Amino acid sequence: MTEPDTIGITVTASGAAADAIDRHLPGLVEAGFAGKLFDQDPTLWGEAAQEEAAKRLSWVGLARSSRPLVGEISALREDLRGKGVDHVVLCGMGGSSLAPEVICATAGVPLTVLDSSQPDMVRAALRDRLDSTVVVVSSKSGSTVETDSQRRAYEQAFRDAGIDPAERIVVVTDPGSPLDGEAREAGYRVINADPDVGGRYSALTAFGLVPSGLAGADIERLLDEAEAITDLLADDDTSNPGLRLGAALGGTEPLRDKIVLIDAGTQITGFGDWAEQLIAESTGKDGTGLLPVVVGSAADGPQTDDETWVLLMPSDDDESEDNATSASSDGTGGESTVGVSGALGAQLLLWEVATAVAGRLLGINPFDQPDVESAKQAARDLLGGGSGAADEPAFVDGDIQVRAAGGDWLGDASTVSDALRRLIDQLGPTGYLAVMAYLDRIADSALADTRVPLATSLGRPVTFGWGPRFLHSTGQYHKGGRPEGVYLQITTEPREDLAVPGRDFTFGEFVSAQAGGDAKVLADHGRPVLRLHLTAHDAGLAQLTRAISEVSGNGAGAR
Ligand SMILES: O=P(O)(O)OC[C@H]1O[C@](O)(CO)[C@@H](O)[C@@H]1O
Repeated sequence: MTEPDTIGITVTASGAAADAIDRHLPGLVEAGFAGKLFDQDPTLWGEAAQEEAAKRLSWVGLARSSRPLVGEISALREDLRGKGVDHVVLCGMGGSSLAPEVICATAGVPLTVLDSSQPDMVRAALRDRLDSTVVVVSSKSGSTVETDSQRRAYEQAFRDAGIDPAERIVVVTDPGSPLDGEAREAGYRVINADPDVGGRYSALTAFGLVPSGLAGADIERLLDEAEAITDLLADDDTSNPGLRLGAALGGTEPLRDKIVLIDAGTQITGFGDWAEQLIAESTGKDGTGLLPVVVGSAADGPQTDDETWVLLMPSDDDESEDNATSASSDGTGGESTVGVSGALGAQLLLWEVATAVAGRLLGINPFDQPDVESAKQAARDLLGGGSGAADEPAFVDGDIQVRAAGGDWLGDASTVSDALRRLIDQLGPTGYLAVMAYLDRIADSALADTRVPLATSLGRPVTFGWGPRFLHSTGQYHKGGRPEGVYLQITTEPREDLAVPGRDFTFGEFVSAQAGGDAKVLADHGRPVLRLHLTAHDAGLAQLTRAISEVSGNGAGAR
């Protein structure tokens, strides 16, 4: 068992974040929040949240209750490796895939995460080492269409290659879900997860542990790290790092609702994407919430007065307070800075507690995601033949069709650059730009590099999300949080479309419906959405990259 002092958890703060801790910590301690949370008291977030919270709090005890999975997963891994099956693919969305991604990246073990419906990305995954592949299909609800479609595609690919899918598919789902029944009928290996844990709090359930353990991560150590901090997090004391972090995030006044997460330079790789979903989907609702902006380094974003900067620190760094302070005083961190260090297993639990605390301070239910469903429904309507937001392009410029939704703001723009400038003109003084790219996040990864010049030029926060992945993360905030975002949606004609076996739509039709559905819901909320569709992938992407660099390079739209 890893001892607490080797976990190295510290939470330090300066500026508005430190003030928030001073303001809220005594009240949280006096209310016995931590003890009640670990006793799974569902009343902590008010009456409206009580019913949901009553079936969502088992995560507090997972460091202990998940122990039996370790042996089971290890035996399965050995069995598969004995058969030459050593390439692990994870099909799943949001809370069913983001934890294994950070766990495996931190452990330095390869895991292929397929969390997309973009046909080129799905086809690329299907072509990769099928002979030695085991596919973990993870879905709590057992009804997420992306995951169901990915499973169908792998089943078909295995059959086409003469491989019995039952030998290569492992299903993780809640007991009694539609997938649970179907998978058992098909003879698949099924591992049920604890149903009293929500998707984004499920890092230490079978959802986090099965793919990570099969890929070779040390999941026992992960549980040790979480167990080592459990008592500290359950303690109603001002030193409780979960209470401190939660107060720093959710208790600033006025609320600093943009949380800039800087996760580079620690032993944890890719933590930001996991924390982004936990925070955005848990808090972004009822017109409030916290929008995480994941950036590589402290130099990668403008500093504004409505941000708190959260820096992940190396866990063995006992100078972390100085680091946090210097990040503030050298002008890179603003006047609200938090430094967090600790081993990954401990941090997973720490941030879950902090999110529960922030939810209480924000007065929202941190366990539901009401606005994700609206986009899913709009996508279903479109697949069923309904009409979306701005079906007809306003104009075509080279290899890009341009559509505008959510108001009459495009004016007489006739080029992609003009349209981008018009969108940026819609930004208010506290607004943000969200880039939402429904492309292949591996093959097209360079597009994400446009985030930094855009943010620098705009002087406002810019988030970058890959569709449909972000729909299960910041997607909740964009629709449910403060209505001040402007949205750049990028879609592409696939190089080659792919049928979803057994369904009457293709992956291309599905991803297009997802983008159209989300644009429609954002537009219905009165938010401006610029939709750029690449009619030829390579040429369109090159044209788009030039246009973004033109707009950011000359500072157009800067305020
Ligand atoms: O595990 P499931 O049920 O497939 O859901 C995947 C993700 O979709 C959401 O339900 C909604 O976005 C997330 O909360 C969840 O993590």
